[in-house]
Amino acid sequence: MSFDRLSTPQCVAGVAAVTSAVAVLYNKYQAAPPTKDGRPLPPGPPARWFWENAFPTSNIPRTLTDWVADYGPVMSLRQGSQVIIIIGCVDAATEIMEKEGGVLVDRPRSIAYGEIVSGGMRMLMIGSGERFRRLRKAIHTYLQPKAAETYQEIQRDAARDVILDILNDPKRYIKHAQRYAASVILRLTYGKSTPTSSDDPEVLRIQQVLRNLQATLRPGAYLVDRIPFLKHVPGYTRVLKMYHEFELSLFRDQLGRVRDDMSRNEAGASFGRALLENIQEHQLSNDEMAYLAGSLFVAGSDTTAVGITTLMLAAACHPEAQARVQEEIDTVIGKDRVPTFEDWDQLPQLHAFISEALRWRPIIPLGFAHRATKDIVWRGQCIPAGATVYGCHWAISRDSIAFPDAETFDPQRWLDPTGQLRTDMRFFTYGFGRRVCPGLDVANRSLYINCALLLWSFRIMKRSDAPIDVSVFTDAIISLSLPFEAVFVPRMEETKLREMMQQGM
Ligand code: HEM
Repeated sequence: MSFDRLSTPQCVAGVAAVTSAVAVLYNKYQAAPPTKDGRPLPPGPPARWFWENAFPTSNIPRTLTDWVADYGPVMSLRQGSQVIIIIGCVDAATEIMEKEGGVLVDRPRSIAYGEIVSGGMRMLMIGSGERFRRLRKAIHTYLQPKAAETYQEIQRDAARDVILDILNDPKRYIKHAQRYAASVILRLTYGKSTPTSSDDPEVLRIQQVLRNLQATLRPGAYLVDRIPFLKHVPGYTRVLKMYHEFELSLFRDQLGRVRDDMSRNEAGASFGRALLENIQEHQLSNDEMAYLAGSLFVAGSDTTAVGITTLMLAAACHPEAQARVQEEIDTVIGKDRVPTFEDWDQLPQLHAFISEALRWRPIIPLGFAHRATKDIVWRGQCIPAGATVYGCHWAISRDSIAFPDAETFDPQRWLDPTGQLRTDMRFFTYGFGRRVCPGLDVANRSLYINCALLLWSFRIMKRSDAPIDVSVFTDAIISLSLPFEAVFVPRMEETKLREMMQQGM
C-alpha cells in the first residue's frame, strides 16, 4: 500500500503507534543500567516522554533540592541521551566531587559560549587537557595565598570607599558593592592602568562583554549546544563570532596597555604584568594571556559583589547575630581605630558570621557543571563516564545532617565550645576539587575586610518586614540584584566615621 492512499485517521494512528514505540523504547533505555557491569544509575525522576527535558526550567536549585529530599543525596536526571548527576549533601560532595576530583576535572562541552564566544580560551569553560593545565598553573601562581596577600592594600582602600559611598548615598549600597568588586578586580588584574569612572569607554566595553555573555547563556538562546551540527550552518554563528572578536580586542587592548606601561617603567604590580614578565615559564600565547586576564573580571566581579551584598542582607535580617559580631569587634578593635587585615585571627565570630551567610544564601546556588571522564562507583551506584555532574550548592546548604535546622541562620554552628572556629565543618562556596575557584583567597579577603568595616561602621537594618524572595537567589547562577532594602545607621558620629575612613586610622 502506498502512503498517498492512507486516510487521515490511518495516518494519525500510524504516527501515534510509532511515537508510542519510540517512547516505550526510550523509557526502557532510561531504566537500563548504564554500565556494562550492571550497576544502576543513582535514582531520580524519569522523563515520561523522550522529548521531555527532565532538568527543571525555573527555580532550578530549589527544585533540585526538593528532588534530592525525595530521591536521595545523589540523584540522576536524563536529558535526551545525556545523564546529569546532582550531588546534594556534604558527605557525597566530599566523597565524589573532592576525592574523585581527578575524574571530574573536565567540563561538559559548551559550543556557543565556551568554543565560539570564548574561542576555547576562557578558563571557566575550558575542558581538561594541556591548555587547561597551563592556564590553571599560571593563574594559581598569582592568586595563591601568598600572592593574594599582596593585593590586601587595594582591597582595604576600596572597602573604605564603600563606607564613604554608603554615607554619601545609602540607598545605592548594591551599586557600591559592585563598584568595589569591579575596581578591585581591574586594579589587581591590570595595575595602575585602571579606568575609574563608570562612563569610561573601557568600562562601557566591559559592560557590553557582560551583556553578550547574558545573551549567549540565556536558556534556549542558541540551539547549537544541543545540535552541534548547527555550528557548520553558514551564518548561524555570525553573532557569536562577533561577540568573540569584540571581547578578544578588548582583552588585547587591556593587556597591551600594561605592556606599554612596562616599557615606560610605569607599570604597577598586577596579574597582567606578572604574566608578561614570565612568558617563558608559562608558555602562554598572547591571546591566551589576554583571555586569562580579561576573564577574571567575569569570574570575580559580580560574585564578589553578590557576596558583599549577601553579608549586608544577613546582618539586616538577623540583628541578634549582627550584635554578637559587633560585641566582638568592639572588644578586639574598639572605636578608636579601623579594622584591618591584622585583626583576622582575633575575630572568630566575624568569620562564623561570614561562613553562615554564604551557606544561608549561596552565591552560586546551582554550582558549575563538571564532567566525569571515567565511571565513578558510589555506594553501589554508578556515575557513568560522560555524565554532567553538579554539586548543587543550594541543596548542599540544606543538608540537615551537616547543618541541623538548616533554614535557621546560626553562625554559632561554625564555632566549638571554646568559641574558636571548628575545623571539621565546611561548605563549598568556591566549588570543588581541581576546579575549585582559584580566586578564593582574594575573594575571602574581600568578604572579610568589607564585613569587618561594615559592621564596625554601621548597624544594618531591614527597611520593611517583607519576606525575602528566595527565588531570586535560586534562579540565576549569579544573582545580580537582591530584593531587600537596608538602612545603615552609623555606629559613631558621622564626621568621625568619615575622617577615619579617609585617613585609614
Ligand atoms: C565570593 C566570590 C567568588 C565566588 C563565590 C566564586 C565561586 C566560584 C565557583 C563556584 C567556581 C567554579 C568551581 C567549580 O567548578 O566547582 C569558580 C571558578 C572560578 N573563579 Fe571564582 N568565585 C569568586 C571570586 C573569584 C575571584 C575574585 C576570581 C579572580 C580573581 C575568581 C576566578 C575564578 C576562575 C578563573 C574560575 C574558573 C576556574 C576553573 O574553571 O578551573 N573567582 N568560582
